[in-house]
Amino acid sequence: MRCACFELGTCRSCTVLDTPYPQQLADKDARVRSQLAGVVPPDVFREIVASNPVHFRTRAKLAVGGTAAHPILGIVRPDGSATDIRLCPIHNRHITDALPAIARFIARARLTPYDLTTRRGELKYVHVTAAPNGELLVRFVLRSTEAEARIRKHLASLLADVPAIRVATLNLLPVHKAVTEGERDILLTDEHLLAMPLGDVTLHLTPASFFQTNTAIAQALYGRAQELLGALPLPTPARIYDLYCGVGGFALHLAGVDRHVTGVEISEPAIAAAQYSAEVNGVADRVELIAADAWQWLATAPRADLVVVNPPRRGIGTELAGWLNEHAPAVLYSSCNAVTLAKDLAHMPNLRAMSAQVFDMFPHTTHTETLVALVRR
Ligand SMILES: C[S@@+](CC[C@H](N)C(=O)[O-])C[C@H]1O[C@@H](n2cnc3c(N)ncnc32)[C@H](O)[C@@H]1O
Repeated sequence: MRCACFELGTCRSCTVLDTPYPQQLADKDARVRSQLAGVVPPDVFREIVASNPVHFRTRAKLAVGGTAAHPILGIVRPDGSATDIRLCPIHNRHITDALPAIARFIARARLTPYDLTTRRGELKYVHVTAAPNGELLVRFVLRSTEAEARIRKHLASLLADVPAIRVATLNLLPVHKAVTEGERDILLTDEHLLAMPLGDVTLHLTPASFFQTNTAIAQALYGRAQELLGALPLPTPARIYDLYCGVGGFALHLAGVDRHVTGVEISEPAIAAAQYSAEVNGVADRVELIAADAWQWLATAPRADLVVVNPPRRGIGTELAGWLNEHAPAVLYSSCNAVTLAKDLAHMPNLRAMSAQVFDMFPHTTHTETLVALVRR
């Protein structure tokens, strides 16, 4: 894949872009196998799942530089210099198509980009998330509500320019900090959820909820988890826990007539979105969703037949790994960090990996997603 910003050295986010994609896949697969050596036998690995190497990225988080009249959308460095990545070839095409209209809206509403050096200005980031059907969720991350009236005044023109926008928010980030969003979103549209149709299951995103950055690969991951159900020693009916469930990706794909799933997630809005999806998908009687810390909830929960864990990069930690080692008949562990995955699996000696597979959620980088299925020895 050719990228002008990479060739000019103005964007290096795709750290291994100069390695041909087939070689990237081979390198990734080999690295994960070596990171998991000792906890996952080499013969249980399946072939790595490749991504489309272009247009795969579901969510763009663009820093805003330049001026209100001529905004730069992309990368802003501490000295204030900026690179526009509007034509970034990894963004979903619906995102790329919407960015010129979003830039015009910034000019029309006079949203002055935040200046990192003088700490003046308002607009810090624009986040755009695309659903597979092209519908969009847009967040304007601003320092304060100073521009709210102007945003509301001109919003109709943005929605007319980009009718695919379903949800728009003003996210407040008052502090000068190296984060890309604040805690509060002020809703600008009637809709507050973006529907994400993934084959037979439709998930819903809130402005702040986590979602995998590569929707096609997320769908492949949930599909593989469904397939693995057939290979696991599950009773009928089966009780499944989906810990760190986010907006319910695994939970909704694994629920079935004889499979009751409890999803546990720390974010209340994500749980509310998952609950809504359970109702829309007609599985609310088979899915229970709980906003809680995964470990605190699990410590007092009854036994389950299968536990799915999909934690943040830090992994599940020794207590939860110890609980799974003692009590879980089967585990599906989906991890975006093979280092913490290896550590956690080392605390689960009573469980044996029967299948492992790397999913290329993050092409052109060294990041990986790995799904491991474990059963009792
Ligand atoms: C890698 S994401 C997985 C989301 C989901 N399984 C999916 O497929 O999209 C990790 C999730 O863990 C949640 N989380 C972080 N700490 C948590 C905790 N202590 N207990 C429960 N959930 C937590 C995050 O809010 C995030 O939604």
